[in-house]
Amino acid sequence: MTDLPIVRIATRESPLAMWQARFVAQKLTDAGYDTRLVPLVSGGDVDQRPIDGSRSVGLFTKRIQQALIDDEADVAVHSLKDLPTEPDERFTLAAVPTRETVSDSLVSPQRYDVDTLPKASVVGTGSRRRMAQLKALRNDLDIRPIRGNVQTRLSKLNSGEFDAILLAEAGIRRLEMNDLPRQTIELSQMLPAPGQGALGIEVRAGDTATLDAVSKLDDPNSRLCVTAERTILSQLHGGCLAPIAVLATIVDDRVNVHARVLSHDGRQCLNETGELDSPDAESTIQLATNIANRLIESGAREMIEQERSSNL
Ligand SMILES: NCc1[nH]cc(CCC(=O)O)c1CC(=O)O
Repeated sequence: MTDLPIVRIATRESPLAMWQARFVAQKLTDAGYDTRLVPLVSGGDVDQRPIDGSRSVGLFTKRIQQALIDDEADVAVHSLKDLPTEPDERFTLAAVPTRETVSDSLVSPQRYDVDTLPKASVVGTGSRRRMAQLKALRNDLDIRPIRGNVQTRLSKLNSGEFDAILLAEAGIRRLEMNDLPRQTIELSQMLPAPGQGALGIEVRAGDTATLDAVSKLDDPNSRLCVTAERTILSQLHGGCLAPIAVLATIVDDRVNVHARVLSHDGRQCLNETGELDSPDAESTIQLATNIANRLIESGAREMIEQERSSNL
């Protein structure tokens, strides 16, 4: 028997989501809490149709949040890049744990990198951001949509349907697929999605007991970086599907932010950067806002709107 209540952790059933939930459970166990996993099926995992704008927002995260509202669970574990930026007063982002690597990887049996992929190779990605950046680098490639969780995508690669696929390196590492033949793509060639490689852990607003437990998992630098990235995404009215790439990093108490907006064919590409010493939440949000405003002045919102209405 224990005086502390059991912390119930909601998760999707995909292997990556289960890994993330177990990771949080282990950290809470280390801190002396009893935990229980509450696995849930979400629309995003079952639906194999190509993602379009109308069904996309919160596809992966809403079902898990619902479990908090229904008091089936106390903690929602999300991949932060899948969590919509619109604030929701019913929840508190209690922790952003130390971020995994932010890079994307090109997965192929031949370990091709972006430059050695044979001409006209068929490359699978479900992300407009990856598609647009790859097109900008290699206009000859045949980039096609691919859906499903990491395992499903790899089976489509192995069956020969694709010559290569793009995946977040963070997911590959979490799933301990260290032998997967791949090349990490240079960040100068491909910037990640806002929040890529980071987890976001939500609790019910006002649930101070769970907040106390989960906030121990927060890494202030990781939180600051994803705050900058998500601020830019939110101010561009991007949503999770827009071809927007942002990376914030902190080195020696200096934050560096690089944001990129592309057309889907990669022909138009806007870049803005900024840096700041001794960043705190307020000054970092201001820096991100300035970068977003410069992108907007260069026509970013019109580009994003055009991409939203275009069929790929
Ligand atoms: N959209 C699915 C998703 N959400 C988070 C990750 C990877 C892990 C991460 O970025 O935190 C993935 C798979 C992928 O993009 O390859």
